[in-house]
Parts: sequence; C-alpha cells; structure tokens
Amino acid sequence: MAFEGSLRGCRLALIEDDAVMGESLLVRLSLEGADVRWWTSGAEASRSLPAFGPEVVICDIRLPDDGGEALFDRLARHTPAPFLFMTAYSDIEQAVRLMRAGAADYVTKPFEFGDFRTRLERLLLPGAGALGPSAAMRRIEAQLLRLAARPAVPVLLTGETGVGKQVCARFLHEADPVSGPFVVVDCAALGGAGDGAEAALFGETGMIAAAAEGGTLFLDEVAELPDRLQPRFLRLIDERCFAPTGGGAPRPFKGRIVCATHADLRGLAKQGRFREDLLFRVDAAGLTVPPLRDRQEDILWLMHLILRRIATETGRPPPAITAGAELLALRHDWPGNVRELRNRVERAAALTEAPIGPADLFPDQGDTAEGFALLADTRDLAERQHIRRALARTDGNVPEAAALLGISRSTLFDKMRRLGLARDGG
Ligand SMILES: Nc1ncnc2c1ncn2[C@@H]1O[C@H](COP(=O)(O)OP(=O)(O)OP(=O)(O)O)[C@@H](O)[C@H]1O
Repeated sequence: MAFEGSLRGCRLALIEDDAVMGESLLVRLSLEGADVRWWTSGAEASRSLPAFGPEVVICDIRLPDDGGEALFDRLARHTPAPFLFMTAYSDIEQAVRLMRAGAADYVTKPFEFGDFRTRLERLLLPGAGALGPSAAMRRIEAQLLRLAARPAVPVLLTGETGVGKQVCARFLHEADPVSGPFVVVDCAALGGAGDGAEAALFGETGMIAAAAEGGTLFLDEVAELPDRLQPRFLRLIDERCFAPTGGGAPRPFKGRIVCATHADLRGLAKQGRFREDLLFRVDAAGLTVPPLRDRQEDILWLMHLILRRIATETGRPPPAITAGAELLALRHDWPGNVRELRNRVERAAALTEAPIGPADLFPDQGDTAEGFALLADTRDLAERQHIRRALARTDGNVPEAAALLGISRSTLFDKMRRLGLARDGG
C-alpha cells in the first residue's frame, strides 16, 4: 500500500553511521514528506537530538561510539518520542532487551522499505494513548486522567463483557500517584459465600482494609452485589469510613471505589433489584466503554500491542500478521470484544511459526477465512486508515484534513460517509 507523501510533515530523527544506509533512508523518508534530521554518532545525537523534538527516533543498534542500549538509556530520558531500532539478525537479543526497556519497535536489516514505513506510521498514530487510538478511548482516557486527582469520587464503568472495564480501572488506579493496592472484588462470587464474604470484605484484614490507604477497590459485576451487603457499601461511600466486622473501632477509608457492570443498573434499580440510593452513589462519574466493533481504529492497534507483549514474554521478535488476517479482523463483529481478540491472537501466535494468516486467526470460520482479500476491500482499508490519520493530525478538522490529503472537502465527506468514519469524527 503506497501512499504518496504518507509521512508528510513528520519530524523524524535518524541515527545511522553507515553513509549509504543513512543517505538512502534520508532520501526515501524525505520523499514521503518527512522532515528528517540525520546524526552519524551517538555522541552527536545526544547533544542536539532532543532539541529537534522528533516524533519518532530511528536508530541503528550498533554505532561506532555507542551501543543501542547505552544510547537509549541516555536519550530516552530527554525525548518522549518512541524509538524504532534497526538491527542485524545477530543483534536480535539486544533488540528484545531494548523492547523490554521500553523501545517501541525494531526492524531487522535488510528490510523492505514498505514494511519499515508501515511500522513508522503505526508509531506516528497521533493520540494512540494507553487505551487505544479511537476517539472513544481517547475521550475515556482523558476523563480517567481528570478523575485520578479525585479519589473520593466513585466511578462506574459500564460496557459489554471483555471491552476492557478492568483495564480502564487499572489505568485510573495507576494514574494516581498516591496508590495503594488494586483490590478486585468479584461481586458475583459473594452471593453464595455467606458470612465468610462479609468478613473477607469488611474484616480487620479484609479487602476494604487493604484498599483503605489510597488503594482502589474494584467491584466487578456490581449488579450482583448481594442485597445484604448493599447498605454497608452505601455507608462506606457516604461516610468514607467502615466499622470492621468483629467490632473494631471505625476506620477511615481513603481509597477509591470503581464499579463495573455489563448490566443496565438503572433498569435494575427501577425493577427494585438494585438499591436506587446506592446506584446514585456509585454512578457519581459514569463512563461507558463501547464494544470493540464500534471502535474499529482500536482493532489493529490492539492486535499489534498483544503481538509485542508476546514478543516480550517469549524473548523473540513479534509474530508477523498478514494483511488478509488484518482485513478479516476489521470485518469481524467481535462479540467477545477485546478478550476475544486477545484469545484469538495468542492462540494463533502459539500455533504457527509463519506470519499469522486469516485461518490462524479465525479457524472457526472455515473456508471464508481463507478467502483472498478483494482489491476494493484492501483499498478501503488503506483509505480508511490514512483518512483517520489526517483527521487525527488536524484534530478532526475536515477542511484541513482534506487539504492535507490533497482532495476536496466534499470528496473527503463522501469518503468518510462511505467508509463509516463520519460517526465519531475519526
Ligand atoms: N485497552 C486495552 N489494552 C490492552 N488490553 C486490553 C484493553 N482492553 C482490554 N484488554 C484485554 O482484554 C481482556 C478483557 O479486558 P477486561 O478484563 O478489562 O474487560 P472487562 O470489560 O472488565 O470484562 P468483564 O466484563 O468480562 O469483566 C483482558 O485480557 C485485557 O488485558
């Protein structure tokens, strides 16, 4: 998929001592429209690279005066840009160590320029925050960051099973610098546990005590919270203190309460199956995590995130994935959401040595998974991804994005409608 000028305006730092390789990358990246600055030694780069403010640092792993690890260690402290390392086969172990230390990606020399550019484009996806590049997840991330400063406000996360409610809760927990432990309470398991559940929760050394000093109490499946426990949680939220079971003195609760549910709590409250007063307390800040099928931009991003995690675990390069498999993933409905995606990718990566193909990812879809991608689908995929990048770069400003893409505003609107990009603005 070749884009004319797909790197237009990107600031790229290149550290490469080999004159031929450096020159060739400088030319090719510049032809793609990038603003490239080239350094030939680690020492030079350390002096002036941070002031250039690159969006990505492309770095040879072996330099005459520096090793990749030492340079990364020194430079990463002064630039927030992701690092893409270029490595020889014999240096793969070092590349994997660098990924563990926080490098974003690496390519093995010799590489095909198209593949290299795709990796760069992925790193350049603007706003691809911790939770995903879709507008919906970026919004949620921003809201969670604001809530991180307000531990006394309970948060309710609603969304289908597997959408990442617990991932969002952990993100919120980790965004707060005063963090105790993250304590998970599976409310669905409390019903049958009798008095034991009450002690496990409210005892002197129970879960609530564990989260009391700046931790997070994550109430998963809060709709299943047994009736008899609901009044005690109401008091915990209202008074920010609890009386330990067994008669100890009341203790302050300085932790954060995050609840998650896939049920319609309001509907349940109307039917008298969940206390309305408790609903109002836990829903002080309600966020809905959309299903994966409604945030297409996240699908490939999540797949590659999972592949990189697999690489870190196995100490081997990230498994490759074919364009056909990516297309099928974009078309799939994902009823099990991100959990399903993770299971499919992990299973495929475990069972195949070759690049992951459609049938590896969707063995349950029989022959259809083997189908060859239609040219029209491939073109739509490329256009959709590139329009999204343009919209993200211009903060959703359609006229500016059209100018960036070299097409008219009305053509861009038509394409956005046809490609289903008009719904959330990109
Ligand atoms: N944004 C994300 N980034 C990385 N991994 C994610 C993300 N969202 C979800 N996952 C992965 O998907 C799986 C399901 O996520 P999680 O447990 O947070 O979902 P959930 O909505 O709490 O599910 P349930 O309702 O079934 O409890 C986990 O393995 C998690 O690691």
